[in-house]
Amino acid sequence: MTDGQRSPTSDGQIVVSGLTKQYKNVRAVNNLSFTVAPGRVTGFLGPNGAGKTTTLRMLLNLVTPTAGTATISGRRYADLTDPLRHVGAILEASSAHKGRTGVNHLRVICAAAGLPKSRADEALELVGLTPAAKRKFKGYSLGMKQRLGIAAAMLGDPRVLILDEPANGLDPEGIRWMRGFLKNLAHEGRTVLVSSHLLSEMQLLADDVVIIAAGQLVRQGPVEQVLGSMAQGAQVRVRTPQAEALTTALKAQSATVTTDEHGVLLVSGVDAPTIGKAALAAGVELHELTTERPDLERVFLELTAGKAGIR
Ligand SMILES: Nc1ncnc2c1ncn2[C@@H]1O[C@H](COP(=O)(O)OP(=O)(O)OP(=O)(O)O)[C@@H](O)[C@H]1O
Repeated sequence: MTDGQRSPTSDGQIVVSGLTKQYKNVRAVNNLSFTVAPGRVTGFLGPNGAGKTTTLRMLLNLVTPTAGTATISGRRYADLTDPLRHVGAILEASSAHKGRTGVNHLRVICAAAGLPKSRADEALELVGLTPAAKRKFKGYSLGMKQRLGIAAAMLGDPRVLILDEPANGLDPEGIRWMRGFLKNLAHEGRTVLVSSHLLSEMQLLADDVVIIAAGQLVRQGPVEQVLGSMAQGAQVRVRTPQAEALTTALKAQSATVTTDEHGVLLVSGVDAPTIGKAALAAGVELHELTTERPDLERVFLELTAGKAGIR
């Protein structure tokens, strides 16, 4: 199939199907299936050793699967006619010849990939590195190296981006920049698949998540749906000097009430207005009433509990 004949429905879509990788003693990835849609940022999450990097490496034809397939726009990476123009990837912190300038590093890649060298300047501009274009790589900070890696991934103006831990080593400003940059790429209709350990960051960045543990799929879907599917649901934090009286009143309404180590009541099964009304009716004084939605970190820990990542 040529680019012109590509099926519009599969364009930019990543499909992982029954993917398995058996190393000598470890089944790093075990019958894994998921899809990644264009126009969205998808967070690829899992504890250490869950199989994320192995999966991404199989997607990019750097590791041969034991079984199953991984395709991008309906084709295996190895079968893409012009892979750099289709897929941009960063699998580890960017490395370059120490004495080479940022712009020359990118020009070397352009030359090898048959891309015009003007793309090097455009990609540097895209990641905000133009002021450092002529500085040598050895003088780059970790954050600048990460940006250079992204610039390299963007050289072919790819419609699919695959990034393994791109926020590693970035300071808060760098992380905020990365978030805006990746969201914008998705907004342009590109497919953005990002693995990360930074769950709070993923909650801000990702539209969808794919969560794996011990090489297997645990959950996939839109972030909101995954958060909403948790049995625990929202809980309300309540501080009161009359905890016992309020607990009795809430239990009468079938609420579940537990107490944390600071004596704060954690209430589920009823919402904040219901708790406020019950407190008023019981003559109980309230010092705090806060609804806490489950966050990705809590959900992740709950979903992956007992599925030790390190194998
Ligand atoms: N080349 C290899 N040979 C043998 N075992 C390997 C190889 N590569 C990975 N593994 C094992 O496969 C499992 C999955 O590793 P992988 O690096 O894919 O996990 P990960 O989710 O990316 O982890 P982390 O978050 O720690 O980077 C681990 O148990 C790892 O030790």
